[in-house]
Amino acid sequence: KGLKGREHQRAPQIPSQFSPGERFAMKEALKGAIRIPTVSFSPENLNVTALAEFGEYLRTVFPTVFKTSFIQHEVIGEYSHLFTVRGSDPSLQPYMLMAHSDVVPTPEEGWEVPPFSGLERDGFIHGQGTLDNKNSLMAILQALELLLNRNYIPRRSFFIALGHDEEVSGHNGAQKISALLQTRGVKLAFIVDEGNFILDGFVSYLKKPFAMIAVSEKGLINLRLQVNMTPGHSSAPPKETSIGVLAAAVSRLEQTPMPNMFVSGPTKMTLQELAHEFPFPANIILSNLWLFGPLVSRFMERSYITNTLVRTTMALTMFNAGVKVNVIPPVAQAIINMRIHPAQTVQEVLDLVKNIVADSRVQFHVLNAFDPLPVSPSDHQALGYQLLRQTIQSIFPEVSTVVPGICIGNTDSRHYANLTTGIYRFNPLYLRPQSFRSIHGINEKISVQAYETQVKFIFEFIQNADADQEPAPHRHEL
Ligand SMILES: CCCCCCCC/C=C\CCCCCCCC(=O)N[C@@H](CCCCN)C(=O)O
Ligand SMILES: [Zn+2]
Ligand SMILES: [Zn+2]
Repeated sequence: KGLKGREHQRAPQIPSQFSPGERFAMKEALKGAIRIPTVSFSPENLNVTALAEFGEYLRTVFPTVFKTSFIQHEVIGEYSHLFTVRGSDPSLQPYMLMAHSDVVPTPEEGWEVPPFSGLERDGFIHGQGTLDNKNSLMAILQALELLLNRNYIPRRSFFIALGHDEEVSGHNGAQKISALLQTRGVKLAFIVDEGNFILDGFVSYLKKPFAMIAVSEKGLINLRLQVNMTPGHSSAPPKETSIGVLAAAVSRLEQTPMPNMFVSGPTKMTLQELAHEFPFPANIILSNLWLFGPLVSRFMERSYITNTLVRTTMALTMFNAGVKVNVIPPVAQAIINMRIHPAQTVQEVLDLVKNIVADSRVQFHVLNAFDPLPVSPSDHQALGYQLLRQTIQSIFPEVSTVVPGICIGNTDSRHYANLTTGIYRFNPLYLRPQSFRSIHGINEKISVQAYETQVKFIFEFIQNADADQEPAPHRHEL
């Protein structure tokens, strides 16, 4: 359904104000979720006991969600959850909110507090999953629970899809939910999943935080390189071993970055829309990328984080070889994890890798791969993007700029590309470089205030999505 005039703009009917008792209950609910160790080790090895316990836990903390007559709850792939919230106006196309319940394994050592303690200290809730991604999962259900307790009935239908194996592929969770919705003929107006944040301190010269909504997501190749050689006695070694040949090959790859794709990717759009936030002369340079594109693309390469936005990256993540100290190794294997820039494809990257290695003794085996996700619209007609922008402006009035960008990691939302062209990856939270490093690292934590704000954001977002027209005009149009 098309968007209508701005004069029909509807503000949220129910104010996002919560009582002290509700605020206490919401943080306690998140702590309880963190305490359940829903770790995904591999697609075959998930902590299923914890996942089952997590499902039961959701029922106890969000009783209204589970007993409301216009909400259907289904368990998919044994541990994922799909909620269908039926709105009062079937003419409005439904949307979907997403999150996941599993977390990556983490060492016990190095943490300020144990990773599954859910302890509150100095205004922060600590633990694995506080940013990735139990915060979103709990905040979505919490916001819905609070709305229902205020007798809210949505106009626009929506789905809540909560995967249980995002960290290891999403094949049993998101992929099955997507297949089920497809059999039901569902088409979605848009999806909101985890992904980018309100970024603070990632770009030098940029003193103010800005919100970056990911409109695309990098592709992936997990590539195994292997060299086989005849084993033998190490006292009479050949000139080269499988280890030496493979080490030289991966070293060539590390020394030869993939091409800089800045001029053809969505990051150009990100910087153009961000230009006015920069001081002189960077603002002029970024407003004239037709001229300064090559200069800016070189500048982006200088930090390892901004470098991810301009090219396909390669990380050598595993290396195995050798059987005994005095045996010439028969096999050497390395695994390279590649994140494909939206302007390239799996095939193009594989061809480049083979050309760089240029050694017929090295065999290549693609373990898994997919192309980058298409770029979702971010124009004035893009309902999902504009609703996010509108809600950001309401909840974070100090954030004056919202820009489209790319997500450097992968999300479960990629499994739903058959249901919508509008996939937006955004967490309504501030992220600083230090907290970025805690995701999949150690000492992950969220402030109680940030979590409350996330609940508030979703509480307003759900109401904003009931509008059938274009959200408020951008306050900072160029
Ligand atoms: C000019 C702007 C500078 C911006 C700098 C970008 C900062 C990046 C901010 C946030 C990125 C966080 C990415 C979070 C999503 C990652 C989700 C994730 O870890 N997914 C896994 C999935 C694994 C699936 C199994 N194959 C992954 O990608 O490894
Ligand atoms: Zn995640
Ligand atoms: Zn993750």
